Amino acid sequence: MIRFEQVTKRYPDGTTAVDGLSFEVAEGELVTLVGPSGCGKTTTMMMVNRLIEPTSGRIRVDGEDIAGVDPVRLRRRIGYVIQQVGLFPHRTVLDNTATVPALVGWKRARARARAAELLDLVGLDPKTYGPRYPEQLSGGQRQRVGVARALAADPPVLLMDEPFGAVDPVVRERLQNEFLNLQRTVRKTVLMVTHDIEEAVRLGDRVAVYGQGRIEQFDTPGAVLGTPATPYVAEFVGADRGLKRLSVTAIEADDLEQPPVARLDESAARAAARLRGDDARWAMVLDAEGDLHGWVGVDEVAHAGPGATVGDLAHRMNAWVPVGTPLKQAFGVMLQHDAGWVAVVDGARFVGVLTPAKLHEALRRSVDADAHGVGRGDVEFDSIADA
Ligand SMILES: Nc1ncnc2c1ncn2[C@@H]1O[C@H](COP(=O)(O)OP(=O)(O)OP(=O)(O)O)[C@@H](O)[C@H]1O
Repeated sequence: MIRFEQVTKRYPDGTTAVDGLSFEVAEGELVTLVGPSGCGKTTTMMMVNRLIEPTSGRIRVDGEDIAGVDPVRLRRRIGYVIQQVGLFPHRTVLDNTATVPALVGWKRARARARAAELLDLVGLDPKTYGPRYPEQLSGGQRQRVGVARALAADPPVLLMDEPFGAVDPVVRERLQNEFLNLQRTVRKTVLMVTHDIEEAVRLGDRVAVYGQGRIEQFDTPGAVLGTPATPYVAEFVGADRGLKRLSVTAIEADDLEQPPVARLDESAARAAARLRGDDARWAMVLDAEGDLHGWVGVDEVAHAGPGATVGDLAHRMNAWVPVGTPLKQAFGVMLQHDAGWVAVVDGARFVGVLTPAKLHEALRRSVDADAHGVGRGDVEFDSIADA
C-alpha cells in the first residue's frame, strides 16, 4: 500500500511540482497518474522510491513512513520500470533480469533460475532471449525485459513511468494486454505514470487525473469518463469520452440478446418447423450441455434431406468473445467479421449475443450507473424506441 499525506515538492528554483497531494493506492491496486507534460507525475512517482525528497508531507509504504527507511533498502522493495528501460548493454538479457536478486544476495544459480522464470512470464523464451544482449532485441522485447527485471525480486510495489511509451501503437496495445494478464496473477501494488488517457483508463483500477501539481479527480475509469469532476477533466478526457468508455465497460450477461437456438442432435425437420413458427431466419446451435457449437440458417434446415440433424448442417462459429470482454473489443470483432452480432460465451457455455443495439444499451446503462453511483443492474433503461 502506498499513501501520500499532504505531500508538497518545491524545487530549489521555486517551481512547485506537487502541491499538498493526498491519495492512497490500495494493496494489489493499479493506479494510473495521467496529465499533461510538466504537471508533476514523475516527481510524484520518484518520491516513492526516494529518488526525490518531498519538501513537506509524508509518504507511507505498507504503513511505514519512508523518510525513516534507508533508500537503498527501500528501493529493493520497489520495482521500477522506466520508458528508456535502462538495461545494461554489456550484460545478457538473463543477467540484466537477475540484477536485483543478485544485488540482494541471492545465490547466482537461484537468481538466474528466477530470471528465466520471469522472462518466460513476460513472453520471452529464456533459451532464445536469455543469452542475447539488449541491442539484439526489438523495442517491445526490451520493454518486456524491463518489466521482468522489475518483478525479479518479487517486490510488493511497482513504479512504472511511461512503461510502454517508446513502442509503436500496435506493440503498445499488445504489451498493455500482456501486462494486465500478468497483473492479474502477480497482483502488485502499482503506480503508473502515463500522459495517455486511453492507457490510463484501460490499465488503471483507479485513475488520478493531474492538473498543475494537484489531482483534479481520483476515481474509477468509468467515473472519470462518465462524470468528469471539473471542466478541466472533461477537456482532458476529450469529447470522445463516450467512445473511450467502450474500452472500459465489460460485457455482462444481462446486456445480451437471446436468439433462437437449435440443438446439435435435433432433427432438421423439427427445428425448421419450430424456427419458422418463431419467424427466425437463423439459430444458434448448441450441444446438449449448452456449449456453443455454431449457427445454422433456417432455410438450410428447411431444405435438408430426411433424417438430417441440425448438426449435419451447422456452420462452425468463427468469432465469439468471453463475457467480461470490453465492449470495444467485441465491437471490433463484429466489424472484423462484418457481422451484425457476436456470440458471447462463459467458458464454452453460450450466454447470448451482443448486437449494436444491446451495445448501446450497455454503454448507456454504465454511464447512468456511474452518474448515480449505483450498480449497473439497478439502472432502469428506456430505449429510444420506448420513449
Ligand atoms: N530538478 C528540477 N528542478 C526544477 N524544476 C523541476 C525539476 N524537475 C522537474 N521540475 C519541474 O517540475 C514540474 C513537474 O515535473 P515532472 O517531471 O514531475 O512532470 P511530469 O508530469 O512527469 O511531466 P512529463 O509528462 O513531461 O514527464 C515541471 O514544471 C518541471 O519543469
